Amino acid sequence: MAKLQNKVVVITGGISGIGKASADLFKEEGAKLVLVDLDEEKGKKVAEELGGETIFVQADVTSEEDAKRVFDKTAEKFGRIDILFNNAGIGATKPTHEVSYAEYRKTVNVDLDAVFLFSKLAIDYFREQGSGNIINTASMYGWIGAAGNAAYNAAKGGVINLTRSLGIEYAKENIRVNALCPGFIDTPIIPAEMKQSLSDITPIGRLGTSEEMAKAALFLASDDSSFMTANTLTVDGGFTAQ
Ligand SMILES: NC(=O)C1=CN([C@@H]2O[C@H](COP(=O)(O)OP(=O)(O)OC[C@H]3O[C@@H](n4cnc5c(N)ncnc54)[C@H](O)[C@@H]3O)[C@@H](O)[C@H]2O)C=CC1
Ligand SMILES: CC(=O)C(C)=O
Repeated sequence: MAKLQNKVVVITGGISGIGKASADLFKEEGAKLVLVDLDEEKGKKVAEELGGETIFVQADVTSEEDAKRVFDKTAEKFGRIDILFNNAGIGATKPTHEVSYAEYRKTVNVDLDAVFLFSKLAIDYFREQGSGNIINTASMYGWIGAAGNAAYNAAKGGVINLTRSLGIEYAKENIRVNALCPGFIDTPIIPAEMKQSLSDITPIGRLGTSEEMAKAALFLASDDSSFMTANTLTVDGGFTAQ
C-alpha cells in the first residue's frame, strides 16, 4: 500500500534539492502535489515532468498575499490539504560583522517567519478537516552554533522551537508538527567550493543526498510516524554527536 495514497501535499521549495527529491518520492507513494517556489518557468517544467495532478504555484513564501494564493489554489484544485512541507530556505554564510541588518532580516524572514505564515494558514484548514500534518525543514544548525552563520542558525533554532510549540498546541486536534534537521546535504544551497571540506568534517565522510532526506521526510509525512509530534528528526551523518 502506498504510504501517501491520495494525500494532498504542499511542498515549499519543491523544485530543487531536498524539496524536489521529496516531491519525486511522495509522488511515487501516491500523493497529489502542490509545488511552491520562486521560478515560474522551472516550476511549471518540474510539475509537468512529475505529471498526474501535480500543480505548481509561483510564490514567495515570505509574502502573505502569495501564501494565501497557494492555499486558495490548493483548495480550488484538490478541495483539501493533508500535509504541509515547509521546506523553502536560503543559506547565509558570511562573518556577522559583514552582514547588514537587511540581510539578517531576509534570512530570518525566509527561513523562519514563512514557516509560521504557512503553518498558520494550513492550520485553519486542518482544524476544519479534523486532521493535518506539518513538516518543517530546520537544520542541524538549529541545534548547534557555527561561525559565519548567525542569522541562518538563529532562524533554524527558531524553527525547531516553533515546531515544538505548534505540535503541543494542536496535538489534541489530530494535527502533527515535526521538524527534519539535515546535516550537510549535496544541494545547490551548499557552495561548490565547500563540499569537500564539509564532507571531511562529517563523521560518515560524505555529504548526505536529497534522496536520503526525502526518505526521512516521508517517514514524518506518513502514518509510520503516527505517535510523533512536536519533535525533530536529525539526519546528519553523525555531525551533531561530535
Ligand atoms: N543542503 C543542506 O546542507 C541543508 C539544507 N537545509 C534546509 O533544507 C531546505 C531545502 O534546501 P536545499 O534543498 O538544500 O536547497 P535548494 O536551494 O536546492 O532548495 C531551496 C528551495 O527553496 C526555494 N526558495 C528560496 N527562497 C524562497 C522564497 N522566498 N519563496 C519560495 N521559495 C523559495 C529555492 O528557490 C529553492 O528551490 C532549506 O530550508 C535549507 O535551509 C537544512 C540543512 C542542511
Ligand atoms: C545549509 C547548511 O549547511 C545547513 C547545515 O543547514
